Amino acid sequence: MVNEHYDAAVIGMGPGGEVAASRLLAAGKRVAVVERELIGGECGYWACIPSKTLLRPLEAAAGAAGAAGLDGPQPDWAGMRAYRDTMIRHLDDSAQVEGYRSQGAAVFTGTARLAGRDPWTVAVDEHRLTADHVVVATGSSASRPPIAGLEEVEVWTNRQATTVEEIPGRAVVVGGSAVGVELGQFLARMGCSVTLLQRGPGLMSREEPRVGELAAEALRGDGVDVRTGVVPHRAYRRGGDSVVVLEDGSEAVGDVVLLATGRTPRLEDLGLDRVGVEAGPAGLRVDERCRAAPGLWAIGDVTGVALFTHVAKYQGGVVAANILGGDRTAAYTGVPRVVFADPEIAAVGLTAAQARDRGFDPVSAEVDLTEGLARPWTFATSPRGRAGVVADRASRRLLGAWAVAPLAGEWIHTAALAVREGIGIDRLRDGIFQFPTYSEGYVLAVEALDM
Ligand SMILES: Cc1cc2nc3c(=O)[nH]c(=O)nc-3n(C[C@H](O)[C@H](O)[C@H](O)COP(=O)(O)OP(=O)(O)OC[C@H]3O[C@@H](n4cnc5c(N)ncnc54)[C@H](O)[C@@H]3O)c2cc1C
Ligand SMILES: NC(=O)c1ccc[n+]([C@@H]2O[C@H](COP(=O)([O-])OP(=O)(O)OC[C@H]3O[C@@H](n4cnc5c(N)ncnc54)[C@H](O)[C@@H]3O)[C@@H](O)[C@H]2O)c1
Repeated sequence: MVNEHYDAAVIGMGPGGEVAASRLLAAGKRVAVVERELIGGECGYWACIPSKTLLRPLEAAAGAAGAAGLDGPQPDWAGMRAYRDTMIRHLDDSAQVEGYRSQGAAVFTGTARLAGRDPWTVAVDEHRLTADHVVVATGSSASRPPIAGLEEVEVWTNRQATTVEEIPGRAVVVGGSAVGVELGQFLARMGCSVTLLQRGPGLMSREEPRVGELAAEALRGDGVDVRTGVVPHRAYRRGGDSVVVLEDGSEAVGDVVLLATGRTPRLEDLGLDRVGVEAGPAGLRVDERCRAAPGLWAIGDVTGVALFTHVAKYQGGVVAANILGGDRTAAYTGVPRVVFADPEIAAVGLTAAQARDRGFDPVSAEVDLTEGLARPWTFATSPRGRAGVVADRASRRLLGAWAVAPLAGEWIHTAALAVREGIGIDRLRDGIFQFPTYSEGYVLAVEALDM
């Protein structure tokens, strides 16, 4: 039994927990970190890193096939898989554990539970530790949609999909936003026959409807059977088949059913009720300083604020600054949202409908980048790419932007900066962008606004 006191205990060492712990350690604080699986979290082993690693060679192969005078290279699954395994460290975090120990952290392996407050007490198996501050950074798990009989069929989440050894012949993907689009495209490009079932009217349900249309067009181009406006209702096994029955009675058949229907905050093992802290349906509620209760902080997916690694890392920085005596508030305007499909799908800020709901008078414009720019034509022989902007008529400020185009995940940051900093449309119209780049598309889009 260990019973030690720390300045801070960090529960969950995904990207959010890692930033908080590292900054506190660098400032000389006594820090305990608790991780029950692998330091690096979902992102490092089963989410961002393997998915981007697996998508990249397929994007490069398609890019080479579309560039003038190149014979497209063929993806080599054994090579892709081996590099994916390197990138996910063969699911081994011993170097990370040693790294944190060498920085002075006490590293506990196990599930942490809040066992008391005043002082905050954290239990990990037989260990009890107390701390002035506790940072909850426990992330999220794949949600299970209410489909009767799911337990009968071969169900995958992001975990099985990103660590896949043999590509299945057929997959039914349930859910058509970030996870469904990225992993659906990956499987399809690897030769799997993919049926994607999306409940709402379009893909990418939180983005402009146009973005969803373009995402569906891209997936259909890869042979995905995209079915929108459907409700998966029941699942059953028929021989080796995993069958999903829709509310209209039609069926989708696969070897596996991949769940891509959102995330559930990991709160169940924390014992929040024992310490009198209540969580909401989206996660552990925090104030603008990421504080859940005096001395209790929360960051990343478990807060439900915005489920991205960059947001978890940002919040980790905010919390560390506050624990170190600062008074830092988090601001979420202008957070970029990128889906690493081919072409990349990137967005920032508000959609026109969201802007209207918030009382703005939105003006939108969409441009075909292949019509007004040179870069798409120097990039590929059959180029594609579209971008859109939303501005507020009264303040003449940019409220949001999106692009479905090569490298959009890089050049969306110009718009992200403009939205975050409130740069006016007239300033943007006066901008000078490198020729020939996709970034010039902003000038086109902003000029196309009727204001
Ligand atoms: C397929 C997929 C692809 C994605 N791609 C991207 C991307 O490209 N870019 C992006 O920004 N975001 C991406 N995301 C989202 C991203 O993975 C998450 O936003 C990010 O991992 C959140 O980080 P976190 O630190 O909050 O939690 P996590 O990464 O989930 O880490 C939480 C950690 O806490 C540990 N833990 C949980 N409970 C306890 C406990 N009681 N005791 C001890 N330890 C505990 C867990 O084991 C885990 O290691 C993707 C998600 C998925 C599913
Ligand atoms: N590149 C990235 O940054 C990246 C990549 C993957 C995931 N993520 C993050 O991870 C989180 C989870 O992503 P996600 O795509 O799983 O969830 P999501 O919540 O973004 O989308 C889930 C989708 O599934 C649909 N859906 C829900 N229930 C359904 C049902 N029963 N049948 C059919 N469709 C259903 C919803 O309409 C929605 O479009 C997101 O917040 C996302 O930001 C980020």
